[in-house]
Amino acid sequence: MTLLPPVFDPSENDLLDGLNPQQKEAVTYRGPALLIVAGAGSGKTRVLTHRIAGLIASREAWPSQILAITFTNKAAAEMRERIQHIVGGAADGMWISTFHSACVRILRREADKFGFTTSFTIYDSADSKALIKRIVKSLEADVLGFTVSSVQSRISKLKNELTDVDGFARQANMSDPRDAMFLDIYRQYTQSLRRANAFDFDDLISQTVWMLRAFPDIAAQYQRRFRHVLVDEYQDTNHAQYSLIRELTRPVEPQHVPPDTRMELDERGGIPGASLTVVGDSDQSIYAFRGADIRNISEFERDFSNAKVVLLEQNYRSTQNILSAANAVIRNNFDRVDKKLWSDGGEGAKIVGFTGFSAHDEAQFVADEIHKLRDAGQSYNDMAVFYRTNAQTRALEEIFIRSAVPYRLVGGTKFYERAEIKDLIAYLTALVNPADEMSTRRILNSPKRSIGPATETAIWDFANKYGITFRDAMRRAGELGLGPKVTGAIAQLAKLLDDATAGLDIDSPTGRKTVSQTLKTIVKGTGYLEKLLQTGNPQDEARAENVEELISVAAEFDKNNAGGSVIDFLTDVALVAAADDLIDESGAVVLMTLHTAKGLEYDSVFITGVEEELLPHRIAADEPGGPAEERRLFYVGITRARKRLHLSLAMMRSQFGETAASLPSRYLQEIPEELIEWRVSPGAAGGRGGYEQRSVASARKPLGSEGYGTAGGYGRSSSDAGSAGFSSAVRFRDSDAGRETAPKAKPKQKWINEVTGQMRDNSGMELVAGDRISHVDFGEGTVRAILGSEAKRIAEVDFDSAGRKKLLVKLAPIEKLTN
Ligand SMILES: Nc1ncnc2c1ncn2[C@@H]1O[C@H](COP(=O)(O)OP(=O)(O)OP(=O)(O)O)[C@@H](O)[C@H]1O
Ligand SMILES: [Mg+2]
Repeated sequence: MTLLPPVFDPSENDLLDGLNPQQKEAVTYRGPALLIVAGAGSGKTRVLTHRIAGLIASREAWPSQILAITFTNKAAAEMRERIQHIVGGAADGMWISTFHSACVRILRREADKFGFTTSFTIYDSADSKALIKRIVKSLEADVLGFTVSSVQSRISKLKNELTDVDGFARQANMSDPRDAMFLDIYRQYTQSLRRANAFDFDDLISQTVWMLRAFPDIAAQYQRRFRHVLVDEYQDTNHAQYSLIRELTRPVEPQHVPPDTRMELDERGGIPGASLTVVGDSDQSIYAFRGADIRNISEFERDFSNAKVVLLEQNYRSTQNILSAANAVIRNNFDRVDKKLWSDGGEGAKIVGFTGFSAHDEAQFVADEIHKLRDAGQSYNDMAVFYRTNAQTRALEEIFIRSAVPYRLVGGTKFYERAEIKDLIAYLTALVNPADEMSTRRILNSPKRSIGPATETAIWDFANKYGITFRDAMRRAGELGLGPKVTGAIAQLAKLLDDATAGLDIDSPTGRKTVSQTLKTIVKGTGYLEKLLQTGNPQDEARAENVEELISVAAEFDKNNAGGSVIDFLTDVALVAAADDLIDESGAVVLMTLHTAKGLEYDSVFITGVEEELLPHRIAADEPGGPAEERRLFYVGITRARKRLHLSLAMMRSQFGETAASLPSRYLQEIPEELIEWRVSPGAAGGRGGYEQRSVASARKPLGSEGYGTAGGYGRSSSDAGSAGFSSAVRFRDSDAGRETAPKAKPKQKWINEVTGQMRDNSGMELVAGDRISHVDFGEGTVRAILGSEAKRIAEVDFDSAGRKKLLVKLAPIEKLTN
């Protein structure tokens, strides 16, 4: 018998050290199927990690036989790191990835078996939107009420249910013009993707499932390979993802068993299916809108026979106060199994509640609290700010910049969604996938080279006439019958692309260019950066910085992936999930949506905008199951906090271009009053008439009191839902009450000049301790100290009435007072 190479060999105790009995059972159980269901912070992910490490350490499985699915790439990286920590380099060959990344890996190997090439492009949401837009326009589908986003979400839903074009055709009512039109759109969309050799995000999973089902011999390769499949956050799997797991864990049929196999065979001569472990919490299911199906959890035992179920009940993450609040909120969802989640982490600090007058007021509270926590020794990395919608970030960002809070935005205006980045990515895509005509069309006139829509059409018509690709038609610019200037521009671009493509060839005389070299060739050849820098427009300067940033991203990629190709780079880029922007070392507070926060944990958490219309979101509020799903989202947010939780709201909020009064979220009143300590706006202190302890509920009845209790059956009568919950809870300044309907901000010296779009710049202001300054919002104060230097100069100021604040001198709306 040959021994396996030595791997890290911890005594069993190391792996099980510190785990509670249920956790130990979950780590050591061996059998075909294991389901771990438990509330937030009970160690589900930790158990999964230790289970994998245990399989490797005990030599029950090679790393290559393990497939672990996590919810984000960040979670995958974290899990890999934790496993490496336990078993060392043995973890290298293991597939730990998201559903999407695992499917890309499979498709990159197999796509050529069904009509794609392995250099396929991945369309992100914005790409598919652009394609749908074109189709909707050409079919004039808007006449029938189709919008781009409604089409996009419907297609996505169908794909998540594994309903392809033919499947839809079978279920559609073709005498209904809307169904007929949608079928047309869906078909054209699918054909366009295929022609472009591209998959959209949902395709990655549905096409993999389809491929595994259509090619049993290929499926058998993966079924033989993966002996252990483990899935985190199982409550958020949709039908396509569920089907993928089913296909991968099926037993291998006898005819697909190689004669020389050393694997144990079942009685039929086949190989038993992989062992499957899933962990999840139905209270954290927040992706129903993307087709996630909680039933995947509740029906696990039926679907996977002999499944063992383990329950975990101790929460190791949060203090009891935070946990009690979470339990109190989620208890209002009916149709759930109540869990007895407890913590021995002590009561901990009270939850802090805050009601600001405006979103800026709210943001200022968050910034001030962050500074306080930081002064008390907490690092920025351990703090996170959550919100329901990306639009909320604007106020937070403005205030954070002004108040010198270092922050990182996760998701939202994602780096890779910016026009200039998409342009350069389109250039790279055009190089490796010339069939992707969308990319080539995108870059035709960017940067501007006077190739307008008419010229684009001319190239397109020429390509169709001769049955050649768009790129081929560009190469024959001289035959298009266009003016000399335009002809020259097209020819020049075609040559640039061809030269750059040649540079990717391993056999090219100069050797294969790296990704960053290729990118630089493009940036230089097109004059992309130069043109941005020439305009003098500050926005273009920011764009130029982004271009440079992308070049550094590519350089970093080259460094970490010796020999990595442009395709590898593009795959990476396409898969950068929202949470992946997180780099913890940066020492910055992270800002992210509640959805992105799943699975993560922070010492201090701020949940902002805890208001009706935002949480529950107005779209969800009227949908069946919507308010319950939004409550789960709130539950997810609360349970991210280890030690401190802040819940805040604003009385007035601008949304959709209008400023309107907002109401406290119905979920706030579900938290027992004694767990929350409410604060009032500090800006109102001194000289402003003070506060009156007055409840919002008595001024305006929260929505929760009208009908929701009865309609939703959440067990609260309409009488106790309103005033009682809020009477001492949510307060606002009486002096502001008159401004509710017509909020008029006092004339402000804006930190961004609206006319020029130029940022305020106080770089030249010489400030020293003792100087008196005046601030637009905080009034007058005395500079206490100056920290940092140049652009990062921070003034610590004791304001006469607003207390101590830190301000970024360069951008803060301040003036130096001469005395
Ligand atoms: N037995 C234990 N002893 C000490 N700490 C533990 C134990 N089990 C888990 N933890 C810690 O508790 C925290 C929560 O664990 P983990 O993230 O695995 O929970 P989870 O159930 O996956 O939560 P979520 O539902 O939010 O994903 C982590 O910091 C983890 O290291
Ligand atoms: Mg987890």
